[in-house]
Amino acid sequence: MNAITITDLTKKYGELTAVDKLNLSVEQGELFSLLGVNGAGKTTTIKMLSCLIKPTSGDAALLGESINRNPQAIKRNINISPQETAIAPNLSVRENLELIAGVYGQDGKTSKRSAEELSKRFGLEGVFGKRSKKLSGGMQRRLSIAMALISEPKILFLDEPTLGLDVLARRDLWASIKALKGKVTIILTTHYMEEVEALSDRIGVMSGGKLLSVGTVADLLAQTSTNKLEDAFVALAGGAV
Ligand SMILES: Nc1ncnc2c1ncn2[C@@H]1O[C@H](COP(=O)(O)OP(=O)(O)OP(=O)(O)O)[C@@H](O)[C@H]1O
Repeated sequence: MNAITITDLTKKYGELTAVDKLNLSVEQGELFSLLGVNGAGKTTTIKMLSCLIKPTSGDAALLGESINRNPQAIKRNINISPQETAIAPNLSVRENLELIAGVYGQDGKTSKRSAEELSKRFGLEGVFGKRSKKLSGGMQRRLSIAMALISEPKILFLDEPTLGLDVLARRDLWASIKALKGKVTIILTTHYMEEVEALSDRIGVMSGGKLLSVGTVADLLAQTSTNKLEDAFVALAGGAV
């Protein structure tokens, strides 16, 4: 069954068409990466799918519910780790996790257990009592994803999860994301080709609000007659194919 079915999804800001008649299906448990240059429409797509903004036209069904007709039902099944992390800087790791657990209706005891369990899964036990603003960028990103998982979403949106991280922190985070594969449907945006290759089942290349191509890494290489994903991306996004 498809986790996400997108039909002619469009977002206009005045004269600008940020997302232009997007059509796409994503299977349950799939990790789908959206690749595109700055301004291609990736974040706008994620914001519409996670019901943060309304489409101008078109629709998407997430686990069978329409983003136009039933955003409340969708919000129970999804979560997002946004580009600008959702962490409260003056709260500790534990307090951030427990706060979010409380927002999702968990009682004190369950919140405590969720916070401990997620901090273990994301290697945050060593900084559990530390104020979040004092964490490294990599640790903050991990906390942001751990917070997004508190509600046990079936679909998770990761908007540039490793932006600005060093190579080691990025690889650590990849391991955490890989551990979610197959269990949670993930839509990820990134500018890092290596990240796409390491994590994705399939990739969509966006430019000017349009989805230019969808497939596995091998599909995109074959389509562009290239042998590196970066070359395939340049060929697609640059309009050579
Ligand atoms: N609230 C807004 N009002 C007006 N224009 C907007 C708004 N949000 C986004 N845009 C425009 O829509 C287009 C798509 O932006 P979007 O943020 O979706 O791109 P992106 O692919 O996520 O880029 P990046 O890789 O830089 O994050 C851009 O031209 C952007 O300037």
